Amino acid sequence: MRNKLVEFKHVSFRYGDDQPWVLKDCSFCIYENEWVAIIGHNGSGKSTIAKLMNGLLFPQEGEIYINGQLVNDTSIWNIRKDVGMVFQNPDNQFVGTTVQDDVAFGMENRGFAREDMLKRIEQCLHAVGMEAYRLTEPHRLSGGQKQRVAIASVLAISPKILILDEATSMLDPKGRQEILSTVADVQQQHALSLITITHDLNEVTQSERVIVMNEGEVWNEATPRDIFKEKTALRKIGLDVPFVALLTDELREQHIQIDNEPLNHEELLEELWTLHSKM
Ligand SMILES: Nc1ncnc2c1ncn2[C@@H]1O[C@H](COP(=O)(O)OP(=O)(O)OP(=O)(O)O)[C@@H](O)[C@H]1O
Repeated sequence: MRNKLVEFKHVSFRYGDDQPWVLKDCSFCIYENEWVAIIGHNGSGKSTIAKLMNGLLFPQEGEIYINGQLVNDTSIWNIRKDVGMVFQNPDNQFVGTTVQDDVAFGMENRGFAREDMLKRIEQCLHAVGMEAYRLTEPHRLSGGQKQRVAIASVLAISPKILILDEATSMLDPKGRQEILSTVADVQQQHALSLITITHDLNEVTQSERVIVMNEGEVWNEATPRDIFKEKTALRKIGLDVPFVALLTDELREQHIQIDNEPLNHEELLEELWTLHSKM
């Protein structure tokens, strides 16, 4: 049985006593070393969930446990060692004048020894393929490179959970895929739980499990393959479905009997190839 790293128990949250509830009775778990995508229409409460996970916000009702510790005023400093976050806009995340200063910043705040810091800077920049840029000024980097450095800065403090909140949304498709591949490698190497909050369907299909939010409630949680079977229901709650899933349905309407649910072009081609070889 895998360790629960994140546990939401009947969590409800609103931004003020006179404000509407943004999260309503949400319960879910995220386990060690898994990649979970959180999706949902705009305003469904995804970023609020991320902020609750590292104690930037506290719920009015229910409880949140991170690595077994209840998130509250007294535990947040411990919690923040376990939860690293990377946001949408890389420009808002830089504090150092060089890439290596930036990676060092979080460690300096946590009192890491200098020797250890130098080793970690090297390891983390290497993990995201940015070791050649350690003396570069962050503003000279491309959007994708900035996000890599932001990920390295978070990795340097050895989190158990890495949250990417729309962290690839400002990048072009190639930049997005590069970051995702980097993050998937890093997740395996560091045995992290990875939580990606995203509108990008390609990103969702690469995760192991998906939590779908709708109007502040957990609407469903399942593998991407099972989630994207529910095409009509997903569209009803304002979510897109991958092109390959739609194409598969179109082909079925043309009496091409595809048995499985392909998630990407390669899988669809494989299905078609199998059908062709049976003819
Ligand atoms: N600081 C705030 N004060 C008041 N209301 C807020 C605040 N931040 C978010 N909200 C509201 O809470 C709701 C949920 O917002 P949240 O950012 O969690 O949604 P989201 O699913 O991440 O949306 P998006 O996909 O657009 O980023 C929205 O109605 C939003 O307007």
